[in-house]
Amino acid sequence: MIKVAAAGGGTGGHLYPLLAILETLAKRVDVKVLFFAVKGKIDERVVRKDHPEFETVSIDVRGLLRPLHHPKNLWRTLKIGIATIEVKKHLKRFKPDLVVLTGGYISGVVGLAAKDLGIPIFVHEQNVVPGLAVKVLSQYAKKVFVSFERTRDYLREWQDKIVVTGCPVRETEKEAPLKDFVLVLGGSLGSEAINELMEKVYPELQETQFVHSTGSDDWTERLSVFPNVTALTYIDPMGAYWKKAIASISRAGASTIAEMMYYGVPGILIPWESSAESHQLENALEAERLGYAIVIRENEASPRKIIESIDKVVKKGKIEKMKENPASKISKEILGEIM
Ligand SMILES: CC(=O)N[C@H]1[C@@H](OP(=O)(O)OP(=O)(O)OC[C@H]2O[C@@H](n3ccc(=O)[nH]c3=O)[C@H](O)[C@@H]2O)O[C@H](CO)[C@@H](O)[C@@H]1O
Repeated sequence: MIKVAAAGGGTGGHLYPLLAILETLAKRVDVKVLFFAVKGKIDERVVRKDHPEFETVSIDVRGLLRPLHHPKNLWRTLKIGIATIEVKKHLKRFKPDLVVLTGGYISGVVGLAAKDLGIPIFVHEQNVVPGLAVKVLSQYAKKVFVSFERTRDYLREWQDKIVVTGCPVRETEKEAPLKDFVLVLGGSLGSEAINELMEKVYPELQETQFVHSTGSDDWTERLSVFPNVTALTYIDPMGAYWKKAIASISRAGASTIAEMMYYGVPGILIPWESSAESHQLENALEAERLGYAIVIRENEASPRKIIESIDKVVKKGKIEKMKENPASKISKEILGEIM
């Protein structure tokens, strides 16, 4: 049996790849998990629901605001200090064999505590451009798993530890009750901008079927008036729908792109350009370069442009599904290091 402490949350984009790794590890060996969730965020809710067997501890932290000298960061830094003491207490008691971290501020807290206690650290970065937590933790990690070859350019000092694996995707046996539709989604929090654009697209494309994850009950009601649209406030598990989709329209969060690539669904990406260091734009451009996507910049995203691009991606057709889930590569690497 191995004991694993894990953190990576605040958004679905960090959480789902982490769950994919833990679920794959559990298929290979007996695993006991201590999960550090961000209080009040998606990780708390999803982990308690999907993995009641994990020991889940909620930690009250928020990320540092940019620019880093933002006045509110003084208070946030103090909270990070308190959280670190709490995390250390749990780690000392649980005595994990390793820590798996997938980014976000909670990873930073858990990673630095684990480093002080000499616990082996494994990190995964989902995006092309690494976030602050992964940049800091790479120096202490045993291995740094990355989704894209290009990420090496941002972590030059740690080349020997980097393994390009791709971004883990959660598996599901479930199947959506529909088929041959265009899947529309924001990130794990939905996207007002995409909802507004698509509301203008739907009446123009009555022959095309859409499934739209709206992010709110109000939007679900508003978009349900279109006969060609199945509007859902949140889709769970998303894999059930990716399997049956012919194309997608979304933001350019790393997990959404990972799922497009894993399930072989070509798509339109409208990156959220205010994301830290424009990382969504970099993700989107990489997905386009790899042949999975058409990128529409926010300032050019009109209903007309989307309609033209839907036609192109649908005509392109499905791409071959990935043979091996990156989660499986990562599990093998981790077990190879510690067993
Ligand atoms: C707003 C924000 O900070 N976004 C970041 C966040 O991910 P954010 O959660 O916004 O976006 P991602 O695309 O990475 O992940 C979304 C995840 O939510 C799932 N989903 C979505 C809708 C739904 O109804 N059901 C469902 O399960 C998707 O299948 C996917 O697994 O972390 C990512 C990884 O570091 C970054 O690339 C994103 O830029």
